Amino acid sequence: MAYCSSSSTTSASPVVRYLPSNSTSSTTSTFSPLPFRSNRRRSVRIATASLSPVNSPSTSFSGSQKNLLLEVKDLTAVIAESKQEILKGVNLVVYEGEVHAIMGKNGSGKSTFAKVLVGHPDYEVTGGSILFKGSDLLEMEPEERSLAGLFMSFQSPVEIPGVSNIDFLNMAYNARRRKLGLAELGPIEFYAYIFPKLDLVNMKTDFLNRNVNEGFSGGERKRNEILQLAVLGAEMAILDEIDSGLDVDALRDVAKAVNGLLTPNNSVLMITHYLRLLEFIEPSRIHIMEDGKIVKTGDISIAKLLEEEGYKAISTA
Ligand SMILES: Nc1ncnc2c1ncn2[C@@H]1O[C@H](COP(=O)(O)OP(=O)(O)OP(=O)(O)O)[C@@H](O)[C@H]1O
Repeated sequence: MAYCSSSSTTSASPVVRYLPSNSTSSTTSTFSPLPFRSNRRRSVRIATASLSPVNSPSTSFSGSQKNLLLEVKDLTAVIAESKQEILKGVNLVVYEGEVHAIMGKNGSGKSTFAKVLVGHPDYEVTGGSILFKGSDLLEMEPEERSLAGLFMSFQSPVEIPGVSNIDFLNMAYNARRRKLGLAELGPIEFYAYIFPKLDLVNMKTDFLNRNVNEGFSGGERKRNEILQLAVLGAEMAILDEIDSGLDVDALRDVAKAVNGLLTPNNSVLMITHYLRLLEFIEPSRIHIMEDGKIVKTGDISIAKLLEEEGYKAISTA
């Protein structure tokens, strides 16, 4: 087996160079599975992590059976560099067990919204609030958001040269286990854990020893993102155009894998342009984003109308 566990990885490993160097997090784990560095410098409190793959109890804070996972109120955000406003008052509520889809014309702000949720440093939040499992998400560093159970599959997953897929996943998974006070998995235990998940996304074992996304085709990258989700688990998975670049069989595999990961305690927020994904992963709600705001919410009929008549049929402009 050509990989090593996190406990045997030294500070000279390529993975460690990938860590946010300016993190002020109080967590003992500094490993971040996120493909960007945080530019925030303050100490923050950390939400309780709760991840289905490691069988931790789900966090209940509402007292009702269906817990509120995400509540976004009047969220506004600008591009950090130019201060151009992209999000202009987003409102969204997601409960456990729900699948939400966001659709909208190119450039309407969908990916920006997703990236703001995970704390991407390209954007600055200028107003509004985001509660995730009752905690203020905006008070958390990106890696803390991830440890708290937020996962994002990026539209263009990044390559990590010099880091094998299995090392990367082993380290990320162990960081989560440490956060939950669980024992880390060594290489053999981790291999046993990950092996069945390859089947879930129909991926060959060779991909485990290849460097993260290096030389992967578009479809392979997307499958790899879902493998990461299957390994790490999440209470909310944000999937940005997971269907783009997938052939029909790959789309079916990826959708089946996502459906297989859905439980009554987690949720999916997916961004897509196409009805075909929504036919495989059935959404509870579909939202239309226009000029940085959610302007319409409805059921699958919205996506069908879009497919038949285009955005002119539902535009508010
Ligand atoms: N880092 C950035 N620098 C400059 N402009 C940006 C940046 N991020 C977003 N934008 C701009 O903000 C607008 C919204 O972009 P975003 O990627 O959120 O749109 P989208 O709805 O996801 O589009 P698509 O459907 O094409 O993926 C676009 O005009 C985009 O060019």
